[in-house]
Amino acid sequence: MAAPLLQVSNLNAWYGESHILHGVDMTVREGETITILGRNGVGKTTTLRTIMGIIRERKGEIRFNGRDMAGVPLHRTAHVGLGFVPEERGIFSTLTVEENLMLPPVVAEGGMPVAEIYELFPNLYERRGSPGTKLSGGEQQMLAIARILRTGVKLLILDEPTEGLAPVIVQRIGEILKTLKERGMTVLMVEQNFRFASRIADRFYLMDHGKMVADFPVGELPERMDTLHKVLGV
Ligand SMILES: Nc1ncnc2c1ncn2[C@@H]1O[C@H](COP(=O)(O)OP(=O)(O)OP(=O)(O)O)[C@@H](O)[C@H]1O
Repeated sequence: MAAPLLQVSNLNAWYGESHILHGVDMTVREGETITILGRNGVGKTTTLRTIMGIIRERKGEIRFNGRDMAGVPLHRTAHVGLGFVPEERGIFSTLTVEENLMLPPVVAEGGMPVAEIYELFPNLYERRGSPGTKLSGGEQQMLAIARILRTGVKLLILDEPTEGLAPVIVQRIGEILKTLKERGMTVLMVEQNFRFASRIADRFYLMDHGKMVADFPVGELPERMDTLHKVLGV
């Protein structure tokens, strides 16, 4: 089995007085694609934001690539190898596609060269001179993923990558994530689109009330459906 790239142990997190994460345990191994499932408000986004160091009120341990993240300030998380695509995507509307693409600094060798990125995302190549405001939701999501690939990070963290996108775009994003997986990228994502997630994830974490309540490989999905219906209410 591949070595753990990310190991989260007994993670607790707070927004002011609100205690949101209640002891999250999770392991992501090199090369895996992991999906966190759970109802609205159970703490999925908070888990990602705490791993990224955006939420500082936390207890417990986050180890990435063997390193304790406790002492790593927010502005260094990318340099350590963590890349985050937030739900709101963060595309700068006044910059062009290419300027957005080139914005994050390269933090490690092994990032995807721009020519390869444009091969993988031909629509971004076509629109490289367009301002961010002119992009569709799907193009913004692709650009948000693309610019992280350039930086050479080892773990790609995605918050609801398919939210609000048309089925054909969702399918395209699925193909891109599969290609990245074949190239050895490790992916951790939160995703409400269960059908999409079940096509690309190797393993799932099921979250409820601020902690992980189940963890299973994609092959066990059929026998886990009862639990999923109960916890997800679908
Ligand atoms: N900035 C904030 N300040 C205070 N409470 C917050 C903040 N952001 C989220 N919360 C609360 O934290 C809890 C967990 O939210 P979180 O966004 O992590 O859930 P989620 O599982 O990702 O659900 P969703 O899919 O709705 O985003 C919710 O009760 C939410 O209201």
